[in-house]
Amino acid sequence: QTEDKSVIIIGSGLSGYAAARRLIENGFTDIKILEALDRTGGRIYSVPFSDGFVDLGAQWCHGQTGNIIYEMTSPHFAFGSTPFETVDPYFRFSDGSLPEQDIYVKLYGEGYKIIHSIDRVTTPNVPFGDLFMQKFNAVLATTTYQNINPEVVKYVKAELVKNVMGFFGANSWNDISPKVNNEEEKAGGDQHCTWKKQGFQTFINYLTKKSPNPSENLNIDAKVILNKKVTNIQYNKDDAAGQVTVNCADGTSYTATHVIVTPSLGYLKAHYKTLFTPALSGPKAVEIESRGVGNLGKFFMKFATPFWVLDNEPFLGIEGMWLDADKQAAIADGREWLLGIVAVYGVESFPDLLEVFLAGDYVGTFENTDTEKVIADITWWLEKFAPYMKPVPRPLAVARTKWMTHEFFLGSYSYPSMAEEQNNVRTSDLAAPIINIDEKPILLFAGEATDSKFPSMAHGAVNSGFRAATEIIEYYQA
Ligand SMILES: Cc1cc2nc3c(=O)[nH]c(=O)nc-3n(C[C@H](O)[C@H](O)[C@H](O)COP(=O)(O)OP(=O)(O)OC[C@H]3O[C@@H](n4cnc5c(N)ncnc54)[C@H](O)[C@@H]3O)c2cc1C
Repeated sequence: QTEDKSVIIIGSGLSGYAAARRLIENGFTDIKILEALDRTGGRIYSVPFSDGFVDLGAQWCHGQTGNIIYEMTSPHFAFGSTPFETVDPYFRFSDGSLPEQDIYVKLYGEGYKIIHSIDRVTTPNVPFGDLFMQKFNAVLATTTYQNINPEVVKYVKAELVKNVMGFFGANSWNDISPKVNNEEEKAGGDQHCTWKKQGFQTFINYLTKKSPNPSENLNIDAKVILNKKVTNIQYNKDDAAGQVTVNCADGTSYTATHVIVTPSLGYLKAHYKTLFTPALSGPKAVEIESRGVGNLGKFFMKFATPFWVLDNEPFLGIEGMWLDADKQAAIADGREWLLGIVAVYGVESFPDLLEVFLAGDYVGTFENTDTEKVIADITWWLEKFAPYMKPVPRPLAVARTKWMTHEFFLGSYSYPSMAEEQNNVRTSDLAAPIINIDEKPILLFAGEATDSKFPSMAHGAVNSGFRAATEIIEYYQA
């Protein structure tokens, strides 16, 4: 009797697709991918905009060497690059005044160096923000900065906090564990490779094909069943021959020998107590509770002309620094979600677009604000911080994100948290497969929040899918 090697993958994001690819390449044929949405890709979501595609989900390929996405794609595709390392943003105050850029750029650069050098090995159990401030204060005590205006320090620090939040999406930088810099890795090379006008969806093309040659298509899309919201996964560790049953909201159910679970950590936090029968327990449940989920928002605007460019200078973006009175005015006027803006950037390859970046709790308010008001409030923001742009024309088109309040994501991506430190749990606790009495992995876990090298990021999601598939493949090889 031949063994039943059937696999159900829950979720058609990068991790689900990567798992399917590795299984198909290893001779597995009975594979189903159940996807709750009416589209595939999950947090890869490239939408037609202007004369190309913009990304509502992942936008950059962070790193080149050691980044599976870059390595699989670069033989066939010439990436672009956003010049975060070479072009400085404009620092501007909310009353439209322009501070002396040099000192802001210099101190901001010192802060960034610290952000990348923070590690918890020498200072365990100190939150990211506190560690940062210890080191930042040490820099400020050096002769170079001893006469610096405290106002400059105050505003640069506020920008750095916003940027850390923008990177992690976290609501407070003291929720973040500094382990990110020594347990997780960073792929080498350019950290902001772009997909030019094509969008991150380009990568899914390469992930689902053996090569760019259409005859080598692995036909992974044919294995996806859309609009299948999984509501319960039933498994029995004590039944060696038993199958896992996956029940869906539409009343259908599916069975397979192995089930790979990929929904986001935000989704698992909200549903893990009822999604699994028996319920998940032990370090896996503690890790789901402990790891952080951040929030990011984006708002793309298309205009007829790039009125934000001054004297043909390269434009990276505007870091807006709130003066207290303006902050209070924004709150009193019902525009407080604008306080969640990290920066307003230009978009590489799209000279006609501006992109507003938001982080933290205000993302939820942004997502619940209607588009007309968002346009009006951003126009107010631009005219306040950058009066040289006045009058800001109405955008010809806009595109916006919804991740924090979306029922199948409930956040942008995971981040290392102080709660993980305190409870001594790791992404590997969520990743560990559940095996039955026969040592067979019956329930497997993939997704960015299960990767130990590059969690949070798209390439971590891909690696996690490969890892979960390999756990199944190796079981049959043993
Ligand atoms: C705004 C934003 C910006 C980002 N920027 C970057 C970036 O620039 N670079 C980078 O590397 N990464 C970035 N990321 C992170 C990156 O997008 C993710 O790490 C990666 O796409 C996650 O893939 P995944 O397979 O783990 O999860 P997902 O893509 O979330 O896939 C999980 C799938 O499961 C489905 N699902 C959920 N619940 C159910 C259910 N009950 N039943 C059936 N299906 C279900 C979901 O619909 C989804 O399709 C960003 C993410 C966001 C949101």
